[in-house]
Parts: sequence; C-alpha cells; structure tokens
Amino acid sequence: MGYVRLIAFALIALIAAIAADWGRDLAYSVHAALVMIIAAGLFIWELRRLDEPRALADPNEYLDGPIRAGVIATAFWGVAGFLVGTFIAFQLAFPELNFDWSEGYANFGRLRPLHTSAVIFAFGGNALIATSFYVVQRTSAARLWGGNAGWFVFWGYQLFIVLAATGYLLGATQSKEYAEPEWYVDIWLTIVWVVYLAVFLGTILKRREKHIYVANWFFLAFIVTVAMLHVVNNLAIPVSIWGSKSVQLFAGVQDAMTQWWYGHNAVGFFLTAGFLGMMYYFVPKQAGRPVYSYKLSIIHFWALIFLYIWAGPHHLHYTALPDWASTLGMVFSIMLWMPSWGGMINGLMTLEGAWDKIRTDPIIRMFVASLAFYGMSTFEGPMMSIRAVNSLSHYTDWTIGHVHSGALGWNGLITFGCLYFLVPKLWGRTQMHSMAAINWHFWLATLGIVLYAASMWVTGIMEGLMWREVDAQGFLVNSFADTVAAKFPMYVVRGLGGVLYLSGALIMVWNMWMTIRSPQSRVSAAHVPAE
Ligand code: HEM
Ligand code: HEM
Ligand SMILES: [Cu+2]
Repeated sequence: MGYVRLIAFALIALIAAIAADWGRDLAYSVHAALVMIIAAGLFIWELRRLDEPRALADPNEYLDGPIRAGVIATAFWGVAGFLVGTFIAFQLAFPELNFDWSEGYANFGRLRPLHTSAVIFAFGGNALIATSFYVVQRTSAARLWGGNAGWFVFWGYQLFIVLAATGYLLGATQSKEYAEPEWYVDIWLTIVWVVYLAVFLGTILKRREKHIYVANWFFLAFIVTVAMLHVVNNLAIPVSIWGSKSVQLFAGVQDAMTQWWYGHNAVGFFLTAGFLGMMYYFVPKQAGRPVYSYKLSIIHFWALIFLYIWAGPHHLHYTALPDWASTLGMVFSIMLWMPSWGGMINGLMTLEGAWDKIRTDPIIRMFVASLAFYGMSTFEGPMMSIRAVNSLSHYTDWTIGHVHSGALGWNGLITFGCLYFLVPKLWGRTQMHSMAAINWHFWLATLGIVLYAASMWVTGIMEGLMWREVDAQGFLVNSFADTVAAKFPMYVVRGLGGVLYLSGALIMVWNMWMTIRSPQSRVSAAHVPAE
C-alpha cells in the first residue's frame, strides 16, 4: 500500500511539473507548481515512514483529529475573511486604497470574491465539516467511517481553498458569483466532496443508535444538495487542459438561471440547512434541554428543502427570464418564510425552562442572537423577493445589508458559539479560558452587525429612491455619481462595523489559544452513546 502511494505521489508531482511548464496562464502554472511541491512533499513524507510500524487506531475512540484541525482552520479563515471584508469595505469608502502598485492583484474586483469565498467556503465550510464530523460521531456512537478519510477531507478542502483564493488574485475566474473557481479546482472539490459524503454516510450506516438524530438529516441534505448544485453549475469545457480558462456549457438566460438556482441554494443548503444541523445539536447541548419539538423539526425540514429549490428566480426579476419563472420564484420565496421560522422557533423554544441562561451564559446568548438574526433575514428575504419591492432593492446596498445580517448574525454567531462549545471539549478542558472575553466578543460582534446592517439599509433605500426620482418633466433628478457621493458616510460606518466584528473574532482567537495552551489533563474520548 505504501509503495502504491509512493508511485502515485511521484506521478502527480511529475505531471504537475509538466503542467507548470506548459501552463498557458499564470494562475494555472502557479497552481501546478503548488501541486507539484505538495506531491513531492508527500512523497518524501511517505518514504520516510515506509517501514515504520503503523499504530492501529482504537475503534472505540472518536476520530477527533480532523475536528480539532477544522476548529483551528475555521478561526483562521474567519479572521482572514473578516480582514479582507473590512479592507474592501474601506476600499469602497476610500478608493485610494486600490493602490497603484497592487493593481491587477489586490484591487476591489479581485479581493471581493476572495472575501466571499473566504467567509462562506473557508470559514463556513470548515465550521460545517468540523461540526458535522463531531455531531455524526456523537449521535451515532461510532467512530468516523473510512479510517483516515476524514483527514483527506480536511486537507483536501484546505487545498481547494488555497487554489480558489490564489486563483482569484492571479486572475483565474469563471465569473459566476460564489462559483468563481475554474474547472480543475471544481473537479478537485468534487472529489473531496464525494469522500466527505462517503465518510458522513458511512458513519451513519454503522451507527449504534437506532435513530438518525435530526441534526444529521440537515447535514446530509446540505452535503448531497451542494454536490448536485456544484456539479451542474460548473459544467464547462476547458479551452485547453494546460490552461485555466473554460467555456460554460449553458448560455444566456439559461446560464443565468442555472447560476442563481445554484446561488440561492448555496444560501439554502450551505448557509442554512448545514447551519441548522449545527443548531439542532449545539443549542440543546449548551442549554441542557431537549429539542422543543421533533414533529416541527421533521415538518420544517421537508418543507424547507422542498421550497428552497424553486426560489432561485427571485435573483432574476426584470431580466430576460420569462415572467412566469420570476413569479414562481417569488411565490416559493414567500412560502419559504414559514419553514424558516419553524427552524427559528424550534431553536428558540428549546430554551423553554432555561431562559435565564441568556443572562448567565454568553454562549447561549450567542445562539439566541444568531437565531434572531436568522429569523430577521428570512423575513427580509421573502419581502425582497416580491417583484415590486425588488425593483427598489435590487442593485442597491439593501441586498448587501440583507446578506450580512444573515451571514454575520446567523452564520457568524452560531459558529462562534459552536467553537466556544467545542474547544474545551476537544482539548479536554473544563471550559474556555475567559468567560468575560466571550462576553466582549458577543457585544463587539453584535454592535458590528448593527452598524453594518443599519448603514446598508439606509444607503440601500436611499440610493434606490434617488435612482428613480424624476422631476415634473419626467427627467431623472440624480446622476449615478450623485448617489455614490451620498453614500460615503454610510460606507465609513459599515467599515467601522467590520472593525468591531473583526476585533471580536481576534478576542476569540486569543481565548482559544489560551484555552488550548493551558495545562490540564486530557479527558478520554471513548464512545458515549447518543451524547
Ligand atoms: C468583518 C466582517 C465583514 C465585512 C466588513 C464585510 C464586508 C463586505 C463588503 C464590503 C462586501 C462588498 C459589498 C459590495 O460589493 O457592495 C461584501 C460582500 C459579501 N460578503 Fe461580506 N463582510 C464581512 C463578513 C462576511 C461574512 C461573515 C460573510 C458570510 C458568512 C460575508 C458574505 C458576503 C457575501 C455573500 C457578499 C456578496 C454579497 C452580494 O453580492 O450581494 N461577509 N462583504
Ligand atoms: C426565506 C429565506 C430567504 C429569502 C426568500 C431570501 C431572498 C433573497 C432575495 C430576494 C435577495 C435579493 C436578490 C436580488 O435582488 O438580487 C437575496 C439576496 C441574498 N441573500 Fe437572501 N433570502 C433568504 C435568506 C437568506 C439568508 C438566511 C442568507 C444568509 C445566510 C441569505 C443570503 C443572501 C445572499 C448572499 C444574497 C445576495 C446574492 C447576490 O450575490 O446577489 N439570504 N435573498
Ligand atoms: Cu435567493
């Protein structure tokens, strides 16, 4: 087995070396060189441990290594993504920050996809992979399936992130929002994702608990649907296998519809279903209370996944898309309000009998605030999907405000709560190093979100109204530049919101570091059924 791997690594290094040499563009050559270095490194590593005896893993212990790594990666990419977000926020306020010397690499246009991918896929994705591996093992009372495949998923996913991020800076993009990576990065992600699905499903199949806990339903829906979305939206033909450029299979409005079917369900399954999986395990655990209603969880699960899939056309109102399709998207979006609030209610009501914890437990407070923002953005979304409302909100900062109340509030806060839950558990500590620091994090993050969302609602509605303002003769009153100038103060406020949010995350990193570093005895990780 060791020799097979040696040969494989050698072959990959060789092919990558040729690809780096023949590469037709910079991003492709740099990526090939990177793959070559990694494969060569793995070759040497494999060679050096060839005749070392392999310690057999104890099948009665959970595989927590990839989860610990995932927790650290989540915090790391979170800070990186928030930092880029804050920087591009200031670039919009102060265009001089698009420096001449970094033009073509670090201007707004290149950094924006870096931000969105870093926060959604690197921060959110690592959080989802780590928590799903944690939850599926505990609720199945079984070790992660597939030996070290969990490690492959972790490292394979980090490689995907690095290829995507460096690709954007070097100019490789297929120009589809949230699906910017080019064809070979997409293929790599597909491989990693299929292994992820296998590890997750394998663990569920060998479970020693009769029931599949509801959190796993949500995680599974997330993994399966993202696989489907990713493959269909990335159907493309490379111009050459020695270059990064590719041509999309679909064209025109069909391509746009495929893209927003993908984009909207990235929200629905990546940023919602997966995170609801987190919610269903960590909120009851931290509150010490059972889930409010299993019946509700099943009803809102099926309603959510059935309705989300149809709502994509609300991103394409007033376009070449036929009216009926846009109406369909609008109707399904409005219906989506109900299952969304079903999830929020189930999470919040789990605290029944433990409401006092909002005052005493900063982690619970994060979960509750997160659910409140989830409720808020899933009320705002259906409203924005109404054609008449969308004619005002579309193209404005209102959309950006909507995005970030969901992303910073719901996804961000729930992830922080989970990290605070996981770090002491995974490193065998009784609790986080500083509870006061969690409190600080909570307030900095919340204030940051409020500044962000409030400023975007103000500029968004303002610019929407300015664009449509006409005088008595029917002429437009404002030029586009007028609206940009009017937005300046609000852009500064948004940037400050980012600074606050980022500072909170830095405090979390310090707190995690202090907790992991502190000398305490390790607790064993043996199976506890249905923990
Ligand atoms: C410190 C925190 C953050 C700041 C300051 C920030 C800032 C920004 C800025 C300035 C933009 C570009 C807006 C524009 O083009 O007008 C943006 C876009 C975006 N950000 Fe963030 N961001 C932050 C955190 C996050 C997080 C945590 C997520 C997701 C989990 C996120 C997801 C997005 C998305 C999806 C977009 C694209 C929105 C669209 O195209 O409608 N951001 N962000
Ligand atoms: C019932 C739930 C939701 C509905 C019906 C909904 C609906 C909408 C609508 C109508 C838009 C504006 C489209 C446009 O004018 O271009 C939008 C944009 C967006 N929403 Fe939501 N939303 C929902 C929940 C969420 C949540 C919870 C999040 C984040 C966690 C989110 C993230 C986004 C993002 C990232 C965009 C910007 C897409 C772009 O780049 O243009 N949405 N949503
Ligand atoms: Cu949508």
